[in-house]
Amino acid sequence: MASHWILGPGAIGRLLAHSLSPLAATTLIGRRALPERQALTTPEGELRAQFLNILTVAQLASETHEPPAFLHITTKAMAAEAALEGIANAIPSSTPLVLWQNGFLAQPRITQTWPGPVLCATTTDGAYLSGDDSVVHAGRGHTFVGDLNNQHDELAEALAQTLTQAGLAATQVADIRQRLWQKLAVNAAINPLVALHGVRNGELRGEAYAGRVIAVVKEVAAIMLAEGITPPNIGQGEEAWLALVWQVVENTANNKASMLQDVEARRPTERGAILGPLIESAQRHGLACEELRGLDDELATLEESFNR
Ligand SMILES: NC(=O)C1=CN([C@@H]2O[C@H](COP(=O)(O)OP(=O)(O)OC[C@H]3O[C@@H](n4cnc5c(N)ncnc54)[C@H](OP(=O)(O)O)[C@@H]3O)[C@@H](O)[C@H]2O)C=CC1
Ligand SMILES: CC(C)(CO)C(=O)C(=O)O
Repeated sequence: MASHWILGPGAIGRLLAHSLSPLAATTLIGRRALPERQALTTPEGELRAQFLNILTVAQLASETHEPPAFLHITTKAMAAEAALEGIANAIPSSTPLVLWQNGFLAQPRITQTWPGPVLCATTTDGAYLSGDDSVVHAGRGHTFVGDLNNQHDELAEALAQTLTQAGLAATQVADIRQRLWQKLAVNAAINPLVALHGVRNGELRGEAYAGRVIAVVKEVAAIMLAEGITPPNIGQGEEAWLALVWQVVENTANNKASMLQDVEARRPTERGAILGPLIESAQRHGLACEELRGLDDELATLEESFNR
């Protein structure tokens, strides 16, 4: 079975390591040492512990290791390029990468610069860290895998089969760009507002926020049209995007969105990967983006205050 390196031992990285380790040689790589005995709480509440093979970036640089069949990058979007650069000397530049980031920042940049195949994975599985030695798999979802130029369908299919065998249901797709932008659209309508106001997703339905959700979706829908991205469900245009956003708000009403978790932990958010591509696209197509820019500015100001 093909070997896997996972760069970024956070929630998704550890979920992957726990899932792949019983099937294949798997190494989890981080900036700092972590306990090798790691626990996973399943969505059904079962606690499973196993010894994972964990290395630091420094250890990787100082020893010789057989290169992996896949290098998964599971950092936040804004850290992906630097993380890859940090270990690039340890692997051949033909190594297939798998990018797990939300948004659309790391994917086009790394696809353009990395000589080997670059797969993108977008997942609705949910996970969060509960300590240096534990992760919670909060909810089962589905993962779609593909590459932006549709040149590596077989590789994506092989990976999707491995992930599925490992218990993370996955499918190879030929429209990964569509799927990444669809998720980005939903994230842009929900994450910045809940992060700025410190509320759970469901509160967006209330009078205080619903108008702003609608205004954001209006801008997002026009950008999606210009980018050739259609809503995933039946219907077209602004109404379909709005219906999708309200559906996700409903389904995740009790969630603390990832961006709110970052703000509460005073960490940089993924605003650059979510709002950034939308604002850049609006500018390129001469479209309105005052709402999106306003959210981005507010988040930037909030993030600056973390350093004071
Ligand atoms: N969690 C989830 O449920 C989901 C997450 N995603 C996406 O997956 C991506 C990862 O999210 P998540 O796992 O939650 O994030 P986390 O913040 O939990 O994990 C990110 C990890 O990357 C590590 N890291 C940062 N820089 C480097 C580096 N240079 N070298 C090695 N490791 C590094 C961090 O380590 P350190 O401790 O040193 O900072 C941290 O362990 C994000 O883009 C997110 O949007 C998508 C769907 C669901
Ligand atoms: C869909 C949503 C907003 C669910 O919380 C999400 O993906 C996130 O938190 O990043």
